[in-house]
Amino acid sequence: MSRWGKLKAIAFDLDGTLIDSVPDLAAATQATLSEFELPSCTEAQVRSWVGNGAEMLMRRALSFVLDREVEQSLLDDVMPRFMHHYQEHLQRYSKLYPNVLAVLEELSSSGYPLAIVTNKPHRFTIPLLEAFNIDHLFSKVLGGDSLDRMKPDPLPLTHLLSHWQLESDQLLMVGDSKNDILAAKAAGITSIGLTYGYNYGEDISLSSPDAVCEQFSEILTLVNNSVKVLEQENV
Ligand SMILES: O=C(O)COP(=O)(O)O
Ligand SMILES: [Mg+2]
Repeated sequence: MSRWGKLKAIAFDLDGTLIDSVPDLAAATQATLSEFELPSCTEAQVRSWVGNGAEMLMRRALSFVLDREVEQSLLDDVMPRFMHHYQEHLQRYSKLYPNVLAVLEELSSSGYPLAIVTNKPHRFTIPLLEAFNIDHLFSKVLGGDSLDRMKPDPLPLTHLLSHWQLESDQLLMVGDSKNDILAAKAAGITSIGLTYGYNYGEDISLSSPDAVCEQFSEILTLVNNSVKVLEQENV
């Protein structure tokens, strides 16, 4: 049986995979820099800094505008203000990518348990899922601060495997960043890399996921074909 035929559950990354969240992350970053009377940054720069959670985003922003390594004490002062501004801007400009709702609904009604595995702090993840009315489709939601380590560490994915009592080849990770693919490989699970997300401006195929998709709806073709293969094998 191909690795696609063994899948029983699917984990999704959030930023750059389900939701184009950079416009609001950029607004919050710019509002924070302005409050500390620092030079600003562009949305395109923020797009290339997303991927390792909120604190790393602000660390990269501060390091760029100050042109030096950032001391932890400055970051500790700035982070509460970033968290405040992002809370205000969570969903002002962010959008679901095309076909996300329909594809998630179809996968869920086909019986796949679905999870979110994001590096975004958990306190922002749930309200964002609720705001786009997709929260009910996920039976498990892991934020970047839900466990001791975030992607690219495999911990959130190995946690899911034991939570759902699955073998590693039964879980699929869908994401836009090399962190998603590295975590999937380290956990021994199948991965799909999406080309339209953030990934620090790098081509996701350089991380060698098991498949690369240009659009979210292509996931359905891969997973559905595996269902057909299974049905044929059972005849
Ligand atoms: O918050 C981030 O930096 C990235 O979040 P993601 O893991 O959902 O892409
Ligand atoms: Mg992402």
